[in-house]
Amino acid sequence: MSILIQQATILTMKDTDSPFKGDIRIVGDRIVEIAPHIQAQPGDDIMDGQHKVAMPGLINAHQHTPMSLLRAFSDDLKLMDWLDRKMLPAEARMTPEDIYWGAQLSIAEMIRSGTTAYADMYIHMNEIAEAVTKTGIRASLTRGMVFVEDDGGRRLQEAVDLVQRWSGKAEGRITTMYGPHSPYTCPVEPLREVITMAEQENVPIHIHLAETKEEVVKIRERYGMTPTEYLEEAGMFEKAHVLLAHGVHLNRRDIGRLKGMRGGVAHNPVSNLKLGCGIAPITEMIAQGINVGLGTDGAGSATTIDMFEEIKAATWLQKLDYGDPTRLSAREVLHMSTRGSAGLLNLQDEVGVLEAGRKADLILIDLQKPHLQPVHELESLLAYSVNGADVDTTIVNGRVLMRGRQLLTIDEEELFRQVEVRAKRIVEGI
Ligand SMILES: CSC[C@H]1O[C@@H](n2cnc3c(O)ncnc32)[C@H](O)[C@@H]1O
Ligand SMILES: [Zn+2]
Repeated sequence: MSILIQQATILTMKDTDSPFKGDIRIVGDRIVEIAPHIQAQPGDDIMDGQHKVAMPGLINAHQHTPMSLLRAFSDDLKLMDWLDRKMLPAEARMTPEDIYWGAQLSIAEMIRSGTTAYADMYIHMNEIAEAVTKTGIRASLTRGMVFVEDDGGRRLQEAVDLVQRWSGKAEGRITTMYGPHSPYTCPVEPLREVITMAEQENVPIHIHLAETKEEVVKIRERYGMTPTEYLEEAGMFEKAHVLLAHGVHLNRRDIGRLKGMRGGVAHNPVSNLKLGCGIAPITEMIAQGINVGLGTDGAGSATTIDMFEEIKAATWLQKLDYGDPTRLSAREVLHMSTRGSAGLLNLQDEVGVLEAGRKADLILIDLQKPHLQPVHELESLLAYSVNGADVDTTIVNGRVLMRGRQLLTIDEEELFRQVEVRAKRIVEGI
């Protein structure tokens, strides 16, 4: 299997590269050559890249995919009301099959809008792994663990099972993490146990952190420290690669505690805006050398999971918050959504950059649209004007998942039929 993309405008996302016209050759699951002109070989699947941009696929660093079944079901509530009164009761009704179809719905939306890899934290992870296997996307999967109720042991066992059964599966597209849900749902004993497992098995951790002011107050009342100090005291940053979702309410000293950590922070601006959580100080984190990536959170809060919407929200919020339009430039926010997120998923050596030897995870964006002409600064156009519907082609691991906006691994008619019935049943009466 080989693909030759001809005469695209290529944005590699390497530090030193500017966009240039050229060809990309893919053999198997990897990019083998990028050059101004590459000779076609017999059997090449030729793709016309004229008037298109080729760039690394976007990486959604924080998701709860089956929550697409709860899209636009319950909005305009505070986070804890939304979670406790609406999401948790609905989730309690979800069957493993619901999870499978909900995950596929999110994955279809992600492939359509140019996301090639993502990080998921949810329940019934075997079904999500099956959906990932079938659809062809790349994913880091986490069994979310809440330890405030009974039976934390079962959750922990499911987390271990996920890691053992699925790491490296689906042609290597699936990786796994341990997922203690948040400081407010994980008392110190199970938290330390998970950190020890993560260290011993070299498995990363995915956790929510400091999403709301209420969380900060709760953790101070319980433990006399900030949520970030709580995780640091438990040894998390020193012992594991950690994907921290949100990081909205971090003070200067908290940011200092994250310096030198492996992993970093997944910024989810649309979810934070919609739930009224606040604006994460991501430009201060970046200035301190902390890796920051971009995510959407679940469609239950973000409503859409188009990463191009997140890109716009992320950069505009920093400019607004600091009254400074130089904050979080187009290039910086594109870096966050590709290389930054790749680092959070611990895939920094494999994806996030177009380069010979790397995995072939890339997208083609069609520029022949009124809102994408003329092309002065390509990176500005990508950050501020492109939206998910402009993505023409999505390739993951060298396999074409969408071409000319046709999904090739998902039967959307069947998907929509399944989703309609299941979503109605799940929310009835809640
Ligand atoms: C136990 S699996 C993950 C768990 O997280 C919930 N969730 C979704 N969005 C958020 C958010 O913004 N903050 C905290 N928790 C969230 C989801 O409903 C699942 O129950
Ligand atoms: Zn979340």
